[in-house]
Amino acid sequence: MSKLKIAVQKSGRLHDDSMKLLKDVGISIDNGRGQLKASAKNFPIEVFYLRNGDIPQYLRDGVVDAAIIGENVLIEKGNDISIAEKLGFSSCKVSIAVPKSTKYKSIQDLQGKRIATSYPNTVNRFLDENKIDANLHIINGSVEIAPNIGLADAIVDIVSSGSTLFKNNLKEVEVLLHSEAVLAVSPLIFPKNQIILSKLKFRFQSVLKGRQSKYVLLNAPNDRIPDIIKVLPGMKSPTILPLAEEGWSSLHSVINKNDFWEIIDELKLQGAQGILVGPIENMVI
Ligand SMILES: Nc1ncnc2c1ncn2[C@@H]1O[C@H](COP(=O)(O)OP(=O)(O)OP(=O)(O)O)[C@@H](O)[C@H]1O
Ligand SMILES: O=P(O)(O)OC[C@H]1O[C@H](OP(=O)(O)OP(=O)(O)O)[C@H](O)[C@@H]1O
Ligand SMILES: [Mg+2]
Repeated sequence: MSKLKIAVQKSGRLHDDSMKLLKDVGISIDNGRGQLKASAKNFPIEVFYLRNGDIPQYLRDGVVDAAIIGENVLIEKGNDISIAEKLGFSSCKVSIAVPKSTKYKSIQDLQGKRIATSYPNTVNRFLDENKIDANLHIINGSVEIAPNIGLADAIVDIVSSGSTLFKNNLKEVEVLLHSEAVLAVSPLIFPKNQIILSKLKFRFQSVLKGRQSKYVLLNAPNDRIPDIIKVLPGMKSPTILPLAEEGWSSLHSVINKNDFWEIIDELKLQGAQGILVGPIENMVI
C-alpha cells in the first residue's frame, strides 16, 4: 500500500509540536529521534526526521511528499513550494535589528551597511524591493552577536519574544515577514499520496479548530435566553435544553478561545449561572 512520506524536523524548535500534532490527530508513530524514519501503525504515513533547512530541497526533489516546516524557511529556500495548511505553532518574525545606540530613521539608513544573517535570499529580496545596496555576511547561528563583535552594522534574524535582541543590546527596526509552522507539499507528490495528504489535512484542520475553541455549558432562566444567545455565537446557534427545574434551561455552545474571558464576563452580566468551560479535541465542520 502507498504511504505518504512526511518530513518532520529531527530536533529543534519544531520537533515536539510537530509530533504532538500527529499524535493529536490519532497517528501513533513507532518511535523517536535516534532514527531517520519511522512508520505509523494506524495511518499510511512514513515520517522522515530531517533538518528544517534541508527540507525544501527534499520536497522539490520529491524525496518526501510533504513536510512540517517553518514558513520562513520555505520563503528563504522554497518559494516554489506550496503550503497546504498553516499549523498555528512556532510563530515568529524575521526582522532587521540594529544596536540600540544606532539612530535609525528609515530603510535608507541601511545603504552601504554590513548586514549579518542566515536568510540571504529573504534579505536580498527585501533590499532589492527597497533599492538598498548593502553587504551581506552569511552566518549560520548566533547572528545577534555580530554587531557586538564588529562584524556587522545590522542583523536579520528570527524574533519571537524579543529577549535575544534585548540581551544583545539590539532593537527591531523592520519586520520582513511573519512565520509559523506549515504543512508544505512537494510539487512531485503522486495522486495516490495526494488522497492520503487530504485525509491528513482534514484531521489537522479539525484538531486546529478544536485548539482555537472552547465548549461552554451554562444554566439560565428562560427569560434571559434571548440576551444570552446574542453573546454566544455557537457553530450554528446554541443548543438549548430544558432543566428539570421549571423556567430554567441549559445552553451549550462553542466559543473562540481568544474571546473567552470577555464572553464569560458578558454571560454573567446577562444572568448565566453554573458556567462550565471545557477543551475541544476535534471540531468537524
Ligand atoms: N524563537 C523562536 N520562536 C518561535 N519559533 C521559532 C523560534 N526560532 C525558530 N523558530 C521557528 O522554528 C523553526 C526551527 O528553528 P530551529 O532553531 O529549531 O531550527 P534551525 O536551526 O533553523 O533548523 P535546522 O533543523 O535546519 O537545524 C524556524 O525555522 C522558525 O520557523
Ligand atoms: O525573540 P526570542 O524569543 O529570543 O527568539 C529568537 C531567537 O530564537 C532563535 O534561536 P534559537 O534559540 O532557536 O537558537 P539557534 O540560533 O541555535 O537556532 C532565533 O535564531 C533567535 O536567536
Ligand atoms: Mg534556531
